Formats: sequence, C-alpha cells, structure tokens
Amino acid sequence: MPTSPPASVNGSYRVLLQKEQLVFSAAHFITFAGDICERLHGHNYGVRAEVTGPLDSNQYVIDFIAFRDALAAIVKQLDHHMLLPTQHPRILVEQNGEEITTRFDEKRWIFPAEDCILLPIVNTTAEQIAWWMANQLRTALKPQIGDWLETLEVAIDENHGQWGICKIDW
Ligand SMILES: Nc1nc2c(c(=O)[nH]1)N=C([C@H](O)[C@H](O)COP(=O)(O)OP(=O)(O)OP(=O)(O)O)CN2
Repeated sequence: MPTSPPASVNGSYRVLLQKEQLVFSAAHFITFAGDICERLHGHNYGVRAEVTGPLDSNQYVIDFIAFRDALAAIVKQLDHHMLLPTQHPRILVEQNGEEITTRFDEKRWIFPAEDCILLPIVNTTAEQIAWWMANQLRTALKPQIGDWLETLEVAIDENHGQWGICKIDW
C-alpha cells in the first residue's frame, strides 16, 4: 500500500484492465419475461474492470498488478462451474450433502455441489454477475489499496460483444 496520502494532481484518472486471460467458461440459465426459463447452456465469458480515483504517491490510481491478480483470482473461482442464483423468487436452489437440487416449476436439475457456484443474485445475467464480481473485487482490494478510490466498474461479456456492466462506489 502507498505510504502517503493521494497526491493532488489535476486531471481525472482511471485504470482499465482488459486482458485476454480474463476469461471464464461457465454454465447457467436465466429466466426472462416472467416465466420463461432458458435451457441450461454455457458461455465463454470475458471480463473487464476499471477503477477511477486520484493518483497515489506512486502516481498510480491502482497498481496494475494488484488489480490484475485480485480480479484473476475471482474470475478463476467461476471457471468451469455451474452458476446458480440464490435470490431468484422461482429458481429454488437447495444443497443436500454433496448435491445441489435446483427447481423451476416442473423442471429439476441435480448438480454435484463442488461443480456449482451459488451467487447471491436474482438472475445470472451478465449485469448481475458484473455486480457480484465488482463487490468481490472491492472487498479483496480495499484493505491493500486504501479508501480513496472513487468508482469500480466490472463488465462481463457474455457473447463476443454483449456486455453487462456494473459500476459501484469504491
Ligand atoms: N442484457 C442482457 N440480455 C440478455 C442476457 C444478459 O445477461 N443480459 N442474457 C441472455 C441469455 O443468457 C442468452 O442465452 C444469451 O443469448 P445469446 O447471446 O443468443 O447466446 P447464445 O449462447 O445462445 O449464442 P448464439 O450465438 O445465439 O449461439 C439473453 N439476453
């Protein structure tokens, strides 16, 4: 962590991470239009993240390396997993020992628990995955980086240019 407070330098600054290795493959399904439930399918997701804030004593908004490594660790957690939402009013997700049973009306899926990531979101849309990832990333980075950054944005690309984006306050 920089040892002195942010330097006051005119201008507005941001750091963007957009790298080929920031990708994960995962399975999911969403609901839309109320009661339509997609078939289970997968995507090769891409991830991009950006922070805004003043420059620190290194003249960084944030160290690329700390930012990259924290984001890569979160992205890796999702890779090769089934993503399930725990806050959906009609997708019921229940863990029984080593298995997770998921229901939507008459449909039922049973997954090995170790293959699933349960996300505290309503629907596994790109937007909501971006919200979850932004919150995870802020929690991971804040103790190392400090309080003075302004915003953190995470963008999730679900299908080669279809981005869901969430910006949160630092
Ligand atoms: N704003 C959003 N819109 C949609 C989202 C989303 O997350 N945010 N998600 C979906 C579905 O996940 C849908 O499966 C995506 O459809 P599509 O891009 O067609 O993806 P496919 O994998 O089916 O790709 P193909 O190229 O059609 O094979 C819908 N909307």
